[in-house]
Amino acid sequence: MTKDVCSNIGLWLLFTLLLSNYVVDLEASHHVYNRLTQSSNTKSPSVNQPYRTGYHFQPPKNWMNDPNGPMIYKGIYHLFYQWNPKGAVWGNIVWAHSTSTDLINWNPHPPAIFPSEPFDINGCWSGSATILPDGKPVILYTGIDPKNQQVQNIAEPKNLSDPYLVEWKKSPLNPLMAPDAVNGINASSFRDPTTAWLGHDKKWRVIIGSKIHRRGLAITYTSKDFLKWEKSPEPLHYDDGSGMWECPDFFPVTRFGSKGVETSSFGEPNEVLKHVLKISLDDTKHDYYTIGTYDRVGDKFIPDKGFKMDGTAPRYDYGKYYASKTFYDSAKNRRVLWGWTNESSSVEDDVEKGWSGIQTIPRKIWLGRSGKQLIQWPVREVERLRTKQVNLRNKVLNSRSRLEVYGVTAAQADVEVLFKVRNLEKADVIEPSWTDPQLICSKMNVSVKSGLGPFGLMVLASKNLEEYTSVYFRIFKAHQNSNKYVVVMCSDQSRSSLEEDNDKTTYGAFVDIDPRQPVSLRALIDHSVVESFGGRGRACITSRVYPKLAIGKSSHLFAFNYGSQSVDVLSLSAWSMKSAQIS
Ligand SMILES: OC[C@H]1O[C@@](CO)(OC[C@@]2(O[C@H]3O[C@H](CO)[C@@H](O)[C@H](O)[C@H]3O)O[C@H](CO)[C@@H](O)[C@@H]2O)[C@@H](O)[C@@H]1O
Repeated sequence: MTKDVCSNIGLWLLFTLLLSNYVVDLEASHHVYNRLTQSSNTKSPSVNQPYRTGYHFQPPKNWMNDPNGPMIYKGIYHLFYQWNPKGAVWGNIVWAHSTSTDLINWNPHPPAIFPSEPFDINGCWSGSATILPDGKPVILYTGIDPKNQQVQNIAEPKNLSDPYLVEWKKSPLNPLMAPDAVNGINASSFRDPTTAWLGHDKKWRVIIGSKIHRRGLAITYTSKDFLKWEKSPEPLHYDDGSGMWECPDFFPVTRFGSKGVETSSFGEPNEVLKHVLKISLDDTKHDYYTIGTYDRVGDKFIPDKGFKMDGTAPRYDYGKYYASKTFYDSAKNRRVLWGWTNESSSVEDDVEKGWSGIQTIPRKIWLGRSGKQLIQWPVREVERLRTKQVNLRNKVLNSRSRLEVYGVTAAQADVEVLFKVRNLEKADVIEPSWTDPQLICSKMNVSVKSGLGPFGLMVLASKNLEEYTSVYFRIFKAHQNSNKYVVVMCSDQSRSSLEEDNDKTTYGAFVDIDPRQPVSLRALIDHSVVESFGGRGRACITSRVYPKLAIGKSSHLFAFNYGSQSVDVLSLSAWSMKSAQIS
């Protein structure tokens, strides 16, 4: 925490005292929630649930979407999330709540925030937590009022000595920010406040996602006391044409190194900071980020050259991944990213299985050495679930060959592999028009042989390969006679299940690596989710699959090479993964 932040503690103690005199006691409202859940006709998950995850976070039942207000308080990690207490489809949204000491094993608590007052009676939508300078957490969230207008509210813990922060109370001053005729805010597109940060003038800032016509924007509000908020005349940033910006996130990263930076920090002396703006584009349902500079005086975000905050910006994840949110983990001095992955199955199947939505494994996130891209890696704590390990070293994968990895629970595994590509001169030249990696991957599916590739992993595969999900690379020359290469990573779900109804879209990403060096791939496999990390976290692809045959013990794992040239597996380590304690 910076000196600037610390100097405000006195002010905050005073403010906290004032605020605590003005809170709505919600104890009485818990019965409303109980009634809501008891009247539900939700189908409880049956024992036969092959697609429930073993170590990815998911609630015991029902619909889940965005991660909300992740934070650490008194050594306990908190995850709130958008949850429907009444069923496996979106609706009746409350803030469900779980806590953890390691970001992997979770204990559930009653929903922390649920509709109870006019300012949120039609829904408690996404928002973020801010740790105030005195250490007290507060939550800003979007409430849906009786006119279905989106407004911003504050909630604070009822008992600060409870590290689990089980009960929350809402301010009677709510809503703190609301659309009106003067501010001209679009009342149906004004949601998802970020973690707030302290500015150069000791005022708090927060941004809220919005749109006006086709202009997507991040509206800035400022406040001296966190209660009275004033809309800034100009947004932090905007883009004409990208549509609604949902779930914005705005945070500093250090230019060199992987340590995290607290959201209000101005950096250490001589430390260079950059800022990241992330938006979740409602139109495409993908999360995009831009690296740039934060002009603190003008309250403007200026993207670095080559970046534009729209659907052309880089993505956190090139598969299914949305409404993500980071928090600064003061215990481990890192920034941690949470993201929601929805189902690829039909709504009928979701209702049948009684649940929908998972959270990906939390990822440490930092700025890469180039300064041009973010790197993500599953938090180290997930490695504590690794049990039986299988290692392969220096194996040659000849053209059109496969290598089965025996001895691990292939349906619930963590795999890390290092490939070394031979004969780079045999790479095909990429077509100049091939600028969309997803298109390259779907046009050239896993059965299409090219100069170099496809090579990678086949996961959640049935014995005779009636079903498999392939995660693989192809390497192209950037131009004829060039020694520059383009590496494409694909996740092909087209053969993942004999079931016809699932969305089996193939995903693709460019990986900014030099293939003269070993090419790395890590896959977190967990029954119906495959989280893949190429080039040590330079490209991430998450997919959802629902095999009919390749389930449980009938699931297999292979390394493969279907390209025209041999590829070496320098090393492959695979671990069976224990289940996490989640519900
Ligand atoms: O739960 C509300 C929060 O979720 C967000 C971002 O995910 O907005 C979602 C949104 O609804 C659409 O997305 C749902 C899943 O996220 C989907 O199932 C639903 O059918 C969609 O309409 O919520 C509102 C109301 O529907 C819509 O405007 C959004 O796109 C986030 O922005 C909300 O705070």
